[in-house]
Amino acid sequence: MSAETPINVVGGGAWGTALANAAAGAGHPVTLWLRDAQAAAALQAQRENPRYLPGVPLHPAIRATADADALAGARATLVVVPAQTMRGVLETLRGPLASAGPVILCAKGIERGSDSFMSAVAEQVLPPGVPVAVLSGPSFAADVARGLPTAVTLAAADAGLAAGLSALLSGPSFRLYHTDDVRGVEIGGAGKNVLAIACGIVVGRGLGESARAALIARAFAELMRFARAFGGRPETLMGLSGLGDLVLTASSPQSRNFAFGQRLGAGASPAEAAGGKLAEGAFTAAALAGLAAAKGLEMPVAEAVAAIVAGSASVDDVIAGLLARPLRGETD
Ligand SMILES: NC(=O)C1=CN([C@@H]2O[C@H](COP(=O)(O)OP(=O)(O)OC[C@H]3O[C@@H](n4cnc5c(N)ncnc54)[C@H](O)[C@@H]3O)[C@@H](O)[C@H]2O)C=CC1
Ligand SMILES: O=C(CO)COP(=O)(O)O
Repeated sequence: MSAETPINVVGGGAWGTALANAAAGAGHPVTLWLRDAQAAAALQAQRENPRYLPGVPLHPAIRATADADALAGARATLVVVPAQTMRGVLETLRGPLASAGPVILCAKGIERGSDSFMSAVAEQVLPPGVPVAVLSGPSFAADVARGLPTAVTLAAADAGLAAGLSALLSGPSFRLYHTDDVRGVEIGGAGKNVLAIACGIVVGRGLGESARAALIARAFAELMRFARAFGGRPETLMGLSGLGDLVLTASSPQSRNFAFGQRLGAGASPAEAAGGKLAEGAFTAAALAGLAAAKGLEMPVAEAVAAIVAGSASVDDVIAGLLARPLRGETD
């Protein structure tokens, strides 16, 4: 396969555009696929994505298109759409993705209804034999798109594939570490969004920085319990895609999940708090809490977020409930 063989990016939102810039910066021609032909033509002509990444020039090596056939024959395909749309997008593109290299899933979430992780969705939908990988870690699209230093994790069941894809996509300031712990990486990415909403609520309610730090630590303990029960390795959760991303997302109003929580904490309803922006944790909260409950795992923070988002509990009731929980050993 020649250096001229493109990398595909499916999805022209903030993260898709940023990853297209990163892949182009790593020296590859990039085909950036959008579902909407007008949006693809505008991006191709304007060389900027003003809705999702204003002020960031599109790398000259990126070609934006809505032609699904243009995806065939690529070296690898990054799929960068919201988790709840992943199944539909993969179904639509199933034909060209049969010959578009390994499929790298970049969404952070669990599918509602089926309670499936993204790799399980992909394995159900993609043609047999298409390798699946997952990319996740602490990385704001705006930082990556501007070429600021960022490190993320790429996971594939085949360790050689994970190492190869990491080398392929790493660039001067975008570093990919690799692992074969796909489930561990998926749990970190999906779970941190839910827990970051909780941290936003605490800050939005004016409970202070000490409360936020306590919540990050207790939320991380929940995530570790979940990972142990669902086949993720603790050391993966301690890394970039777990603790690294939880700390980033729970500390910055730049995070849509944190900002969503902050608005909930300040008194907005879930619909008002979303404000038209994607907060993946709002969709994943119920699935995360439901999966945990089915195994008898305690995840009080995730349950609290699920209840607030569903409108079945108020912020104040949830906070009172969390503070009234029985004291226990810290590592029990
Ligand atoms: N923005 C960020 O900094 C990061 C985002 N992510 C993850 O990447 C995923 C995507 O997030 P963003 O790009 O930020 O969201 P976004 O809201 O900026 O963009 C979503 C894009 O997906 C497209 N889309 C929605 N439904 C679609 C469908 N059915 N078919 C085709 N395209 C569809 C939208 O048109 C839009 O272009 C999420 O799971 C998010 O958690 C991960 C790391 C960083
Ligand atoms: O995943 C992200 C950073 O790693 C982006 O976070 P938000 O989706 O909360 O903006």
